[in-house]
Amino acid sequence: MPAFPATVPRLGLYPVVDSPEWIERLLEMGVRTLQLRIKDQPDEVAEPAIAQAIALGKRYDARLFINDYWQLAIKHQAYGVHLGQEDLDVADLARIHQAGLRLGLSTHDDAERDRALAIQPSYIALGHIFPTQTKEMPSAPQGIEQLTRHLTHLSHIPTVAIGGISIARAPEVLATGVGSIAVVSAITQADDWRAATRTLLALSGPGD
Ligand SMILES: Cc1ncc(COP(=O)(O)OP(=O)(O)O)c(N)n1
Ligand SMILES: Cc1ncsc1CCOP(=O)(O)O
Ligand SMILES: [Mg+2]
Repeated sequence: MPAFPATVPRLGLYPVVDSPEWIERLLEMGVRTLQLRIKDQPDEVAEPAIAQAIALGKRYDARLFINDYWQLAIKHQAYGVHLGQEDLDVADLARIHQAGLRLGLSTHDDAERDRALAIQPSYIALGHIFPTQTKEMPSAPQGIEQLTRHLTHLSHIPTVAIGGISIARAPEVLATGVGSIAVVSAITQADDWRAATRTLLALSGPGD
């Protein structure tokens, strides 16, 4: 299969949120890369939120990735889809490619990184970098050293770091040269999510 469509070289701040309400708030703040991550709902429950989020993404000309629900992402013509390694076993990559959607892939170690690279996705995510309360992870945090090592293999493809990235930790993650920081709790659990978003945008930029 040929490479998936390109995204920008640097995706910048990449909030991962669970509702179109969050998507709209963050778009209004100037965020340009986002993910709608709804977990474990039947398609008919998830579809209205997915359709609404995609419409918002288009209205703001933003890069909105849909997590997991690749068929609905195709149906509503999302900018892109994000898939994990388990999703790769069941998703129809050829259909996603044929529909012209960008593809982001999760990786947690060298083998997953190389499997992802062979698929020629639009970006590769590396995680989890630090301990996280947001998702149960079967593997250990990779840390800054592993992230730095992975990046030496990924100079030709956009990269995203995810997992436990707080405002305090963002500078050391960005210092590795990774093109984007994906965050959940640093924004959604912040006492002041507007201030947190502003600070994270100032640190990482909105992307290219
Ligand atoms: C940017 C980004 N990176 C990693 C993930 C995790 O995806 P996955 O491993 O499929 O786990 P779920 O998010 O589906 O629980 C992500 N969503 N986004
Ligand atoms: C979805 C996901 N995939 C790897 S870590 C993670 C959760 C990241 O959340 P937080 O930024 O709150 O640690
Ligand atoms: Mg997934």
